[in-house]
Amino acid sequence: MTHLSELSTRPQPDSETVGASIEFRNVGYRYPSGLHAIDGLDLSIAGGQSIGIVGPSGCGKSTVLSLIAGLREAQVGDVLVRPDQSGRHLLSMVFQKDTVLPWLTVEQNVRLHYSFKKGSGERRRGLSRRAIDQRIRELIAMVHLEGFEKAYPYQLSGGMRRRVAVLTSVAAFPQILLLDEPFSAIDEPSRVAIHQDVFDIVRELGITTVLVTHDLAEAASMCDQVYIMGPRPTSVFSKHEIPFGPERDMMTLRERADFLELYSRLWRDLHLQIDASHESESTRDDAEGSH
Ligand SMILES: Nc1ncnc2c1ncn2[C@@H]1O[C@H](COP(=O)(O)OP(=O)(O)OP(=O)(O)O)[C@@H](O)[C@H]1O
Repeated sequence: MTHLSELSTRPQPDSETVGASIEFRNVGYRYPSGLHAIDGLDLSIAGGQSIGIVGPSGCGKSTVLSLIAGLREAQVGDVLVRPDQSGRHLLSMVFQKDTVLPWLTVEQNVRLHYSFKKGSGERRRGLSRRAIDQRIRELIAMVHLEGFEKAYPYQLSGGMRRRVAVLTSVAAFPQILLLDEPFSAIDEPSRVAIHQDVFDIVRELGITTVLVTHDLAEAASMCDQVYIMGPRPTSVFSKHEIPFGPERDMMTLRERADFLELYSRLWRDLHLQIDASHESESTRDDAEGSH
C-alpha cells in the first residue's frame, strides 16, 4: 500500500493526534424490551489502540459499539469517550452491509466523506481545487483502487466495495473507528489484503479502533488487545495482549508459530464461552417454559 508518510495528505502527527480513549466502568444495559444485554462490563482502550471484541453469537457485541457511538445510553455504570486535543471528527462506523452510495462513483464517494473532515474548510483556507483533487487521489491509492476512480459501486467486486466503504469512513480522519463485522462477506485472500490496508491506515492516522468480529484470526492479526466476551448479559471473560507490534505483514503473520499458539489460546476461551452461552440459553428456555 502507499504509506501516508509518502503523501502530501499526511496529517501532522503530534501528541494531539492520538485518537480518543474509551473506558467502560461496570456498565449495564437493558433494551427497552427488558432484554438484558450487558452486565458489569469493564473495558479500557487507550488513544490510537485497536481492540477486538469476540464472543458467542448474540451476546451483546454490537450493543457495545452502539454505546460507544452514543446511539444508546447505559442505565448502569459509565461509558467514557475522551476526545484527543486535535478537534478531529469524533467517530465513524463501518457495518457488514454496504454503506457506499450506489449513485456516486468511487471518487465522488470519497470526496463526499472527505468534505466531512472536521475543521478542514480547506477551500476557505486557500487549498486549491487541484490540491484537494490530489488528496482524494492519494486516499484512493491508499487502498489500491487507482484506475477505478470513475467506477460506480456496482462495477466493483465485493472486496473492492469494502475498500471504498473503509476508505470513506477514514476519509474524514476520525478519532474513533467502529467496525462491526465489516469483512465477513468477502473471500479470505481479499480479506487478509484489506486487513493490511486498514491496519496500516489506522496506525498512520492515529485512529482508536474497535473491531467486532466472529473471525479470531482477524482480531488477532489486526488488534493490540482481544477481548473474549461471555454469554448475554455479556461482560469480559478474558483479555489477551497481542504481541505482534505496529509493523505486521498480514500474509505471513498467520504462518507463524506464535500466531497459531495465540490463536489456539483465543479459541479455547471462545469455545468455553460458546458452550456457556448454549447452557444459559437452555436455562433461559427452561425458566420461560416453566411459566
Ligand atoms: N433493538 C433491540 N431490542 C431488543 N433486543 C435487541 C435489540 N437489538 C439487539 N437485541 C438483542 O440484544 C442481544 C445482543 O445483540 P447484539 O446485536 O449486541 O449481539 P451480537 O453479539 O453483536 O450478535 P451477533 O454475534 O449475532 O452479531 C441479542 O439477543 C439481540 O437479539
